[in-house]
Amino acid sequence: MQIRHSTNPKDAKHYDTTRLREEYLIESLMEQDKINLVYSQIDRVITGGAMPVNERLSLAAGDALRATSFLQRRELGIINVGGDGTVDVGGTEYALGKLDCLYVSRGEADPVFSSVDSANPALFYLVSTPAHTEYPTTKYTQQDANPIHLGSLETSNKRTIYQYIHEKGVRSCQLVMGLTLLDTGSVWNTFPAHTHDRRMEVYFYFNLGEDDRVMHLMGEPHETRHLVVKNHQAVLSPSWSIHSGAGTRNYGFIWAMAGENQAFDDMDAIDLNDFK
Ligand SMILES: O=C[C@H](O)[C@@H](O)CC(=O)C(=O)O
Ligand SMILES: [Zn+2]
Repeated sequence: MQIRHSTNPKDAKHYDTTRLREEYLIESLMEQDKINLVYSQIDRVITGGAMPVNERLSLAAGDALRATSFLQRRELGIINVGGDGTVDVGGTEYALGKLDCLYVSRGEADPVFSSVDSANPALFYLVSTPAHTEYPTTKYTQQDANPIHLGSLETSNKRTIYQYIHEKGVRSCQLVMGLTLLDTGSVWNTFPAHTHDRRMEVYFYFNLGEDDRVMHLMGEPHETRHLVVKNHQAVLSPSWSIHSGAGTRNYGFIWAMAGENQAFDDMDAIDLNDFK
């Protein structure tokens, strides 16, 4: 498990491209028959990917957590962005197709990931946060989520937000998680941009081709920077940073938040006159 520290906007504005990518971009999540995990000290969020092809992969606590199991003090959100797969939690098998989600409660046994067809492997994207109590382990699908339609084709940002783990969906201690799908011809996400000082956020981009890129915007609203992001890469966004972007085509992204509150609408929209 890679460990990353928190950063300060006064320092971050001096970072060059390499340093920005080291701190905020997670380049490699999905690797054959591996679980890759990044522990960020920003709200202690763990971001990961599990890609079982020929093996079953177990999510173990490892040395960094000093815990008896991964979920001893944590909760976990899983969304599959690949082929059909299963997650075994304490002997119960959950079948997860593309864009299906599983919330796993604090206190559960180490989840075990597998693919149904090694020629079309599952790609499990993982976000875990510290948890103070237990909420039921629950499967949730895109059909279960209440779609929120935003943007327009004229402004190249027509998209639908699907909220999975949140106050009116699957309940959790602090994790808020879901995904956004852009319509064909729309490339902009989360514009006008916002911050939410009470929560950090992680974005994970998917449905991009090999030669596509997203220009992800980050930084304080008056001091923006960009990261060039590929398919299946994630970006850590501290509370002080915007998180927005434009792609070379339409795409999807999974967003996940952790922190002080779970109120999805508790955002501060950026006044475009202050946006630099
Ligand atoms: O705080 C909320 C998150 O940034 C995302 O849900 C925004 C988003 O998916 C979008 O505008 O498309
Ligand atoms: Zn946000």
